Amino acid sequence: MGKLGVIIVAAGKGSRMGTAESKQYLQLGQKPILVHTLQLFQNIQEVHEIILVVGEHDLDRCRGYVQDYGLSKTTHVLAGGAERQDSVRRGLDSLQQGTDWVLVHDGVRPFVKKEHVFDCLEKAKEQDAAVLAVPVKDTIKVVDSAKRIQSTPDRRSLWAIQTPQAFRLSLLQEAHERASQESFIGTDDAMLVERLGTTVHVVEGDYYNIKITTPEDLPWAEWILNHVRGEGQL
Ligand SMILES: Nc1ccn([C@@H]2O[C@H](COP(=O)(O)OP(=O)(O)OP(=O)(O)O)[C@@H](O)[C@H]2O)c(=O)n1
Ligand SMILES: C[C@](O)(CO)[C@H](O)COP(=O)(O)O
Repeated sequence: MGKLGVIIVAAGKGSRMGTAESKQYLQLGQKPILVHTLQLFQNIQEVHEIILVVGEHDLDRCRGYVQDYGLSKTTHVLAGGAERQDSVRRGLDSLQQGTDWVLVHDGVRPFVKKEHVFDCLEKAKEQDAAVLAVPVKDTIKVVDSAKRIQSTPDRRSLWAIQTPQAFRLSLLQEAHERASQESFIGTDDAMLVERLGTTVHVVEGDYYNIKITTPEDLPWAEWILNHVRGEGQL
């Protein structure tokens, strides 16, 4: 079956949140946002190891989380790079021998449902590459730099892409290698795999799997924690 590794990327600056403390370290209920995310994957039996990628200055703090919260599957805490893609690449380079499958997940998505993680992984095991996503609810326009609408894509074909994103490890390694050779930077891992000409499958998740990005996401995150997911019930 092969081992399953998880890369949690949390080396971003959180500039859109605008808080003094990077958003992944903000308190959500009883714990920092990042700890919620790590505990979620810690509690998935199929996960062999978790590689945590963080900012250079946060290595000690995160190693402390590993101790304090008993995150025994977090085998490495590494410094990330300038772009999310660089952080994922560093994580890929640290996965243990014998890993065949990898999940890449944002440290600031603490509400993914376990059932959806399994659905995504199962699809990847059938098809090599799968990502969680939800259909978009708004009408999306393509707008130019002068704020003029250029076109309106058919909403039925638009999905908002989330994480985790699940891949056969060798495929994701090849995708990162190619992107690096061609100096391509993408905003998610699926983009890099798509560039190889490989089909990436979408698995429907839910709208609670938010990426905590801007200040208005914080009260929404508290609400999800208190009314939908509940501490320890993710
Ligand atoms: N160089 C980077 C940039 C982002 N990330 C991580 O990728 C995830 C998704 O990125 P995003 O929400 O954009 O986080 P930030 O880059 O921190 O946010 P911003 O763009 O507002 O600065 C986050 O968990 C973030 O920490 C990372 O590991 N390394
Ligand atoms: C990977 C991701 O979360 C999928 O929605 C997203 O692309 C990260 O993008 P960001 O620009 O780093 O927020």
